[in-house]
Amino acid sequence: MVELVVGSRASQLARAQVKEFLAPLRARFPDVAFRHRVILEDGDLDRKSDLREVSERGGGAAFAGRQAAALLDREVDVVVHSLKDLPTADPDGLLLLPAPPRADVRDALCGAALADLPTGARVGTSAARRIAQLLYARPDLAPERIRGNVPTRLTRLRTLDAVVLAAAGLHRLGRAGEVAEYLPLDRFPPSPGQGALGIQVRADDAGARELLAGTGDPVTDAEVRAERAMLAELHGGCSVPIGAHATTADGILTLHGQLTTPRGTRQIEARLSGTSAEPEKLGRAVAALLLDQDAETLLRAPQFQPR
Ligand SMILES: NCc1[nH]cc(CCC(=O)O)c1CC(=O)O
Repeated sequence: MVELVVGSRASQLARAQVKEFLAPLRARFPDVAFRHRVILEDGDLDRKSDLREVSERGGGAAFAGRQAAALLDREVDVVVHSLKDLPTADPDGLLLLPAPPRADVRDALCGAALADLPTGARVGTSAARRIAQLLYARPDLAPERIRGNVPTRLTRLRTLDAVVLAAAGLHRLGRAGEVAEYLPLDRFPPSPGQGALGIQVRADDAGARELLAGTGDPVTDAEVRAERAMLAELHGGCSVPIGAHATTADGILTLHGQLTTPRGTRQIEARLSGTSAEPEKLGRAVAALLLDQDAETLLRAPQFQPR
């Protein structure tokens, strides 16, 4: 009997993503034994969260490094990540399969809608992009750093006026009912790759690649490749306030890129369409339009430290 061991982090969201990825595969390959193995990351073990903070600034190694090692050591055959948490460059010997169909790409405000938040309202989020976008829209707001997994962040609504979370995570955890407002994509483009799974395998594992060949969605894949190519071109890690959202209509890919200073004082945007056959080219072209608007200066702006 063929066996495929699927790795992921331990969170409820990671488990839900594995289920979502495996459901069609289990139906299609009843003779394959799909097993799930949890791989704890350094960031998961660290309860005081100092490491978590470092890793969020440094591009995610502390959240994906153990998964990569487990793949290379053949403890698992495939890892299911949140694509947006992965650096744009693949580790040596590993590659991403074409992305499966993605979930809702939007950010969601829980607790209250933006227009209903009182002056000076405290809004929880740790993402630099979300803080910058919120302050650009509402300079009066008081962003507060929140950490932990999605359910933990939602508990902060007891003391905060609102929290921002990815709609995809809320939906996957059955918490869509907590959403007060889906933030509009034209003003709040998400993190590159948001809502998509990152399916990582060993580059030389022909068996796994063959078994998983049908799991990608060409539309999602072209969109996230354009978004991530833009991010790579701007040398942005997850600590930089960069939003990117690609959509597809009639085989034409349109990419909206946005860059905001950390305190939300300035914002630049670019939008271009191109063939979905060359998503990276589109991503680089949108990055070039942002760089023409002095993106470099915005990228060098000092970090904002929320409370
Ligand atoms: N960085 C944490 C993270 N990574 C992926 C998701 C949700 C799923 C997704 O955006 O694809 C989240 C939580 C959030 O941003 O609210």
